[in-house]
Amino acid sequence: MTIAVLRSLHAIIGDAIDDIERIYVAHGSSADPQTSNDAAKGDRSSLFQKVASQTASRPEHESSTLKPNSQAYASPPPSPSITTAPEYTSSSAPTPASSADAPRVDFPSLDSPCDPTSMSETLTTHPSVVDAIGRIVAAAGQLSATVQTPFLTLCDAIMGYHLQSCMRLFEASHVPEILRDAGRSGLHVDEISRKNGVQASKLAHVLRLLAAHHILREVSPDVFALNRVSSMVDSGKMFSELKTYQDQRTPEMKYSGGGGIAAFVGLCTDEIQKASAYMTEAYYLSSSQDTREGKDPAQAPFCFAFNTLKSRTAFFPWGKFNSNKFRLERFGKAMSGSEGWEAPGAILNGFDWHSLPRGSIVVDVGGGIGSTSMLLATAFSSDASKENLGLLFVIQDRPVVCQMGEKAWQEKCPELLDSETARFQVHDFFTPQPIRNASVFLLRCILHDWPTGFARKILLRLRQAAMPDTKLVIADFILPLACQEDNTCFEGVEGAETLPPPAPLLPNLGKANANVYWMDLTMQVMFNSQERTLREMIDLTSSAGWKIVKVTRTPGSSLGYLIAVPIPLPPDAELDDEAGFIPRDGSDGTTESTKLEEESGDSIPDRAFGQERRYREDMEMLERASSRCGTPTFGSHTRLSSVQDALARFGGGIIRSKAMARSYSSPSSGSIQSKPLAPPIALKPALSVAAGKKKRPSPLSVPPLHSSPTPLHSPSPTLKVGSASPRLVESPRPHSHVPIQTLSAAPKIVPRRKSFANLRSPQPLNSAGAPPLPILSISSSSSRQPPPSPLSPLHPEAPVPTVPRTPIRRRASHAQLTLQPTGAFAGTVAPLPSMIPVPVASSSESPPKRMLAGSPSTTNSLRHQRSSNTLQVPPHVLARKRSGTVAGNSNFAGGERLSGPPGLRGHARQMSASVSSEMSNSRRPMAGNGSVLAAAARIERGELLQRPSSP
Ligand SMILES: C[S@@+](CC[C@H](N)C(=O)[O-])C[C@H]1O[C@@H](n2cnc3c(N)ncnc32)[C@H](O)[C@@H]1O
Repeated sequence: MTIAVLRSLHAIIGDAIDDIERIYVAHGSSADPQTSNDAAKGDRSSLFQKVASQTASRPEHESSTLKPNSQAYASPPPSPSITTAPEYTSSSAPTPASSADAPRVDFPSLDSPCDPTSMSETLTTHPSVVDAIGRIVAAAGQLSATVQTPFLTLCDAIMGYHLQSCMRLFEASHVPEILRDAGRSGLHVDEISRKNGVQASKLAHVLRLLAAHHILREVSPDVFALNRVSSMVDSGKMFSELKTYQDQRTPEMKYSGGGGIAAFVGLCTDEIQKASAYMTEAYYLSSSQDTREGKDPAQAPFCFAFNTLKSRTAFFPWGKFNSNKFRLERFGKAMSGSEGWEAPGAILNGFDWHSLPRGSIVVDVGGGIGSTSMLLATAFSSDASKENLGLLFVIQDRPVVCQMGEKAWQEKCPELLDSETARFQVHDFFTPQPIRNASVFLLRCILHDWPTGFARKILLRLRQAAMPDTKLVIADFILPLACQEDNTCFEGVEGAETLPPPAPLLPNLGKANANVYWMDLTMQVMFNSQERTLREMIDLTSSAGWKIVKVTRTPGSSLGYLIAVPIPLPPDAELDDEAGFIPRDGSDGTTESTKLEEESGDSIPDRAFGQERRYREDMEMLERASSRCGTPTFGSHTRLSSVQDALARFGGGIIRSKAMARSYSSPSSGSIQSKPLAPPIALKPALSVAAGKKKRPSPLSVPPLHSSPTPLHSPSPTLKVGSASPRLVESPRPHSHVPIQTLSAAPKIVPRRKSFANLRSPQPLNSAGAPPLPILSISSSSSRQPPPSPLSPLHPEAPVPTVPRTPIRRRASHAQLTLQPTGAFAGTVAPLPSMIPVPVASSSESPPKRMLAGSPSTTNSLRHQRSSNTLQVPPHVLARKRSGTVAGNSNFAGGERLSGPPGLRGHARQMSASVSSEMSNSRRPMAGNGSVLAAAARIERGELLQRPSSP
């Protein structure tokens, strides 16, 4: 049976290759120079029409029986290719068996750098090719998962993080630019190392891992070249330019004028990867129910990873700090690098714009700088347009974004503003919607930015302002289920049913659709927001008085378009016109911030959980979350041109400048009836963070180029001190726990923590010109203590502590712990201060007990002594931390001799180290000799892992 499945998958791949070949042959056999021209100019639609007509004119039997001609391709051999000449030319390719069948345009080779303007690449976006690629990727993924040894598939899943880490080093140390200069013959790793300063022996292994994943090509031993994938990471800058940026301490310039994909690689492999690593801490182990439920952007896994939980700083307010300038700038550029998720112009088909009466008003809510509206207005409202529907557009956003948008429109299409076809309006979408006669409210890439409570508020505001025939158009990713949908849930939703792919493919096409799931989790770990399934969208909209009636998907676009119409408001939807929606159902009004405050050591001024408190919390959360205003997110068409733009767009929250509000919100067209804006939410005054106060240089601000002769380490951020400029005003975001401070004297520079995350090498080069080995001692001062992890030992037999609750200090991250070259912790691990009881679920063996989250540990050290094939774990296992450090009072003693093939021994050691860590965490005396295998068996039986229940 399984063999039959494999054969079916194989056949699916074969058919899909035939389909692709058909398109390429149809094009290749065309001698129509116009077609080539169209493709060269990127005019896909006209190219595709021609190709479609050519394939259509082919007799059915001929096209369906077209056999792939493996000899016909003027392309390099399949990757990895280490035997052929480095320069691939058609002359070195096999001679086509029949020139009539030979496509002149081949599918792009994996082994050559990507040329997006080439005909070959252009054809990959042909709808039939897109479809066939999806089937191939889905079937190949399923095939490989079916045949691969389960343990090895598991290893891919659990050690895949190395791939991201290697990608980060690859991008950050400018290997793509170095290799681009080297051409297709590649460059020896020693040469790469000489340029970027990364130790050659390390780099070779990193690059080889990428080559093994088809991201690079190892042309000959230790010689690497870019391929179709890695060439995408090339910022387009000369390596010498990058060095100059480095020397000038403006590394973010790497991403200016392009480089969006390089920025995207940097963002994903740095902030997002680290945030993702803390998902379990946030969603499972946190003692705060709110945090576990993930309702507040300021309690997202990101905040755990970057230590912003205590200050309740979500990603964007954090990014505004000068020390994070590089990352903020990179984020902005990364967004333009992720635009490829949306097929250009997909919005034109997302809704039947022709169904609207002439003069209809389209309100682009949170419309950014109006890219989508500009497209629609140009298509349907400009005099030049063939189908002028006379639509009017109002683009609503924050003041600074409206300002930017108006500037952009003045430059690109001033006539649309002059004719009042379109206008910008300052509006906070959590407050009452001023346009009451809209035909369409458009929400593009808005709801996925917000946790469900917030998203509902946005929808309720629109519902409140809707006319009976108003349509709501939501453009967002729609997450497919991995199983067959029960289509009965979608009765009355046109287009909800999708044709299942050919069996035995997964209904969601598995790997081929991985991107939407990556995106979903990215939104979750960074912002506590999410992408949604169609069911979730239906639930969300109906909870706010909207019914989804239609779904449109555009081929080649990951976004779906949902059309909704107004229905009666649910009884629990109460809207406060002054201050936004306050939920009465207790779902997110009754926050557990008390717990959070305790956890983070903040004082609790008012423990009362009354209405007033709920209101205040709601407003504070809204305010924190709203610093995401001006945020272009993945797949969005908002571009940032500079860090100034980024700061302007990311900063400021929803505090409305009165002047701005006046200048933008006054109705300029009689045809658009707009009520005066509701008074702004009363937010706290902007915060000025005094210079020198807990200031940390950016971990990423100046990546090192070790060959650079200039100093590599910026001592500290530039601080403006003194009477003339007493403040370094970095963040206008108010915060209840951070007082406004003015610096009148020289600032006390708080030494920055060392971090692996740091791309800027603090160490001088040694005499050999190479950076020294990393050395770190963990300070024993209380301010440098590695704080306790929420990963608490969960042994059911441990005694219930009676010690008072004290605030838990923040946890150290991997990023903060560096090992001495000896591999031992040098320095003192301070006692863990927390004694917060953590409940554990009952098991059949033991009744539920409340456990210690940490233990008052003594000064300890961990030593892994390794000799060949031998792992020795010391008798005292000391301070518990996350992986990489071990803690607890394990009775484990003695080493476990590992056997097995040499290749597996290192791996086995790692496994046994983590097993011993588990054992240590359990602080349970091990039976017998405490062997690793015994511990592993107990873990497997679930004896050592207890799931904490909700407090
Ligand atoms: C991801 S962008 C989407 C922009 C645009 N809709 C698009 O598809 O390109 C999110 C937009 O929401 C805006 N925004 C965030 N919070 C807002 C608020 N409270 N009121 C109005 N707009 C807001 C941001 O300024 C930003 O332009």
